[in-house]
Amino acid sequence: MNKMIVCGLMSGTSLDGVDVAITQFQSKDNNIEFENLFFQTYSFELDLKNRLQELVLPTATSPEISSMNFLLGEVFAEAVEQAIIESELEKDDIDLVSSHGQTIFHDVTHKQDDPLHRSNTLQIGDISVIAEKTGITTIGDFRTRDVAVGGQGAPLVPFADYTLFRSHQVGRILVNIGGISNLTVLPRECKKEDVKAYDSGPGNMLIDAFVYFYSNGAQNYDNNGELAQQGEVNQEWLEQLLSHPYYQLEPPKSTGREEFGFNQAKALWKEAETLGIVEIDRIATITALSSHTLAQAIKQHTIKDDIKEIYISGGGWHNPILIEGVKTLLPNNLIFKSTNDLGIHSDAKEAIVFALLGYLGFNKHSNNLPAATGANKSVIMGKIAW
Ligand SMILES: Nc1ncnc2c1ncn2[C@@H]1O[C@H](COP(=O)(O)OP(=O)(O)OP(=O)(O)O)[C@@H](O)[C@H]1O
Ligand SMILES: CC(=O)N[C@H]1[C@@H]2OC[C@@H](O2)[C@@H](O)[C@@H]1O[C@H](C)C(=O)O
Repeated sequence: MNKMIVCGLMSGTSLDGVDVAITQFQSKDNNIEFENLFFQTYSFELDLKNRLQELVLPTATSPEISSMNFLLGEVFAEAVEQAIIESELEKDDIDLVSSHGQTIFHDVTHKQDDPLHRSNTLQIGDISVIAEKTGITTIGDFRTRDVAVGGQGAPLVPFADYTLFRSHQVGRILVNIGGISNLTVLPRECKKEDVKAYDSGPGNMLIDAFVYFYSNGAQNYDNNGELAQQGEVNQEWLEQLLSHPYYQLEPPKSTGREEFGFNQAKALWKEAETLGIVEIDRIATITALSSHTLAQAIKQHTIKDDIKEIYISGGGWHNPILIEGVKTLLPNNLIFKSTNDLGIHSDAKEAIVFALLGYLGFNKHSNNLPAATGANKSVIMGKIAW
């Protein structure tokens, strides 16, 4: 594969904006080398964010979603243009834009009682619009191809984790704490089929919503865990929360806004009120839920897969209460760091990953990981707008 500079775009479940990474890839002796040249997050305007919050609810209408598909294409194109200016690169330097898109709906369950239902996933932010506005060939809409071969269409990051970070010396787990937390287990000297990867449960999504309720809409997240720190964890309610059936499911499994989104947060906030739990303790407890479910998932693998190193990425790395909560629940001989120590900035990781998936897809290399998604074969994910 030729050397390419790819502009990766990631807009995750937090609906906070779009991450842009400009990364150079080169493949040498079956290894892929990368150098990240630029990274920036471009926040969505509040009006847009609010509209997106409505569009991820089942009440959204097709005219609204269809229109947003085009508007988001424009927003993503502007982010690319801005990133090129700020990076001091030239447009001609960028060989490809690779966009994840905004997930609006994801339902990979089989509904036996409805013969007209299909597993489905929808990411919007039209790639034709991005290609047209930027003048750069654009690849996107990765998840659908994996779903088309019986996969869950998620998580896709484990393929990149396997490609870039598997080690001959040690077993590693890579964790991303975004809206949802997910982990990739890479046993020492693992082969593709040995990788295990799945969503452990809520990352920041429930915390963000609780902070929103607590502050009457003034705050969207718990900056540096300051609110959680002031509260006390209600152990009884935590135990109750931990009995949610999702945590007992065997992997591969994936989840999202449908199970741990704003509506669930609202119901939980009310439940805590009924139980007489003061507001600040609710934030501490919901933060502990994210820590416990992630630690529980990691602990399933430390001995079985001989794991020695844990690397964290995603916005959750900035919440020390959440992070310390995980750390204290794990054996203390584990190395526990951010992905910065692997040469990939913890905030930039997913955008770099989607740049990589685009690089591979564009060059006709398979880029899904059946062991992670449950797909029945390897495929080349991504559609291209020239
Ligand atoms: N300084 C901070 N203190 C506490 N939390 C933070 C801080 N910065 C970011 N976060 C958390 O990180 C979240 C954003 O994380 P990230 O951008 O990794 O998520 P995402 O990519 O949208 O989600 P996903 O990976 O699930 O699709 C914010 O909503 C917030 O909860
Ligand atoms: C359908 C969808 O957008 N899933 C996301 C979501 O956000 C986190 C988690 O749930 C993960 O499964 C996935 O994203 C990451 C980037 C992935 O595919 O690896």
